[in-house]
Amino acid sequence: MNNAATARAAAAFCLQQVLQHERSLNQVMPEAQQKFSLSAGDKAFTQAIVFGVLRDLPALEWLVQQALDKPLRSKLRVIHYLILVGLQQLRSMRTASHAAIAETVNACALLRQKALKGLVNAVLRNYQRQQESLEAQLASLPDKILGHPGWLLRRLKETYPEYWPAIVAANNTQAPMWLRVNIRHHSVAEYAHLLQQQGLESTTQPGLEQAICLQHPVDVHSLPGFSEGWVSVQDGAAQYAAQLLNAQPGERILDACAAPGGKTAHILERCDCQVSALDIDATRLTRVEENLQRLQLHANCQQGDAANPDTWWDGQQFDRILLDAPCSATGVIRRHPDIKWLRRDSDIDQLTELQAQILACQWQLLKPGGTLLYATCSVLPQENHQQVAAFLASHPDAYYDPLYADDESGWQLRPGQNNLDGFFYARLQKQE
Ligand SMILES: C[S@@+](CC[C@H](N)C(=O)[O-])C[C@H]1O[C@@H](n2cnc3c(N)ncnc32)[C@H](O)[C@@H]1O
Repeated sequence: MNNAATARAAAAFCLQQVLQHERSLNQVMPEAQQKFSLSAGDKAFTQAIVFGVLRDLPALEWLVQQALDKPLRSKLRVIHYLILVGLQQLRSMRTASHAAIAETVNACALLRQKALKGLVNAVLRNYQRQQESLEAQLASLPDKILGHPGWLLRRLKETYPEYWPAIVAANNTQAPMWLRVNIRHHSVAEYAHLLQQQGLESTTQPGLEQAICLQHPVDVHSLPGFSEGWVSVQDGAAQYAAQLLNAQPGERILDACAAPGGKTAHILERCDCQVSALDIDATRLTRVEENLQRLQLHANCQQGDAANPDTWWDGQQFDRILLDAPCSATGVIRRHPDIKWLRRDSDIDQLTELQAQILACQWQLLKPGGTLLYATCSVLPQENHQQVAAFLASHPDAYYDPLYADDESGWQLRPGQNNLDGFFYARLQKQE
């Protein structure tokens, strides 16, 4: 099999699965790896193309529209996605254009559409010839070049009149690789030194106790002691969760939406407490177990619905609860650009309702005097500040524990701010 063409064919397959069949890239990438027998290098290249297309989708779609009189019929649709793959390489990747065109054309055969080679070749060469004038036209079409669906752009503009351009830019940029040092093995300074010995430059950030940001992303297996559990990959913003929860030795802790277990493990790295890790999704829960095994940590992993404790709760209240709620994930688009095209405006109301239900239910499981940390990786106020304000208004036994001066209903981190993902935290205390 021709390797260079394989990555292009795999990218077209992934894009069709995400954009036409509305499947998450997390599910689709492993399938593509198997289906096309991708090497590690091909996988990285495929992912780079797919991420690029998802970031710039409206502009790329506009370019296809200029080239084709009518859309490709549904049976040939995979070739539409292959054209996006070709255009993405010509516009934004370092691949030499003759190789980009030749290998994209060759990918038609791998996708069983040999007859469309001529069409793909013609569209890509046509773009190449008219690149300057097409790009000039695109530059005057803001809704095409911002790379976001209209509903999300509207919500961002409403909520962040000052910051929305920075948020959009951060969402369209590759995220840095953040690590969490397992302080049961090394201090952050010791681990940074180990990285330096491997030629890996990194920085730390005040306020983040275990975090290191790598200057350049690397494969996890080239990190010192990864298999031995010395370090994990986790964005710095997500590392505030365990810090703000601040579990104490011996306490009973519930991580109510735990999978894949990044925060469960962080809580356990910080102190010897009894953690129950709950998730509704049994498959995702196995990831928690695998992560804990690598880190040589232990939690009581339970499959169950956080909004229906009758099926899994033993009746003993918890000292602290981390509720990392299911959310729109609009704070982590730079890591998951498929989110922009999979989410719908109408999802937000449904998610807000689900979060309110889980939050009210979890509150019953908290001891008087206990702490509940509500977290999301969303940037939308309905899921964040408004959610917490509504909860406080309807729960007289809850009071708000500020995370900074003047904080009344939560701390919103914006994507890209301090090089971090977008996250939201609010700490609620239950009256004694
Ligand atoms: C934002 S992710 C959690 C990430 C995790 N805390 C970590 O740091 O690795 C949200 C999780 O909530 C789970 N979930 C969704 N609805 C749930 C429910 N009703 N009860 C329990 N878990 C739920 C999802 O399966 C998903 O794993």
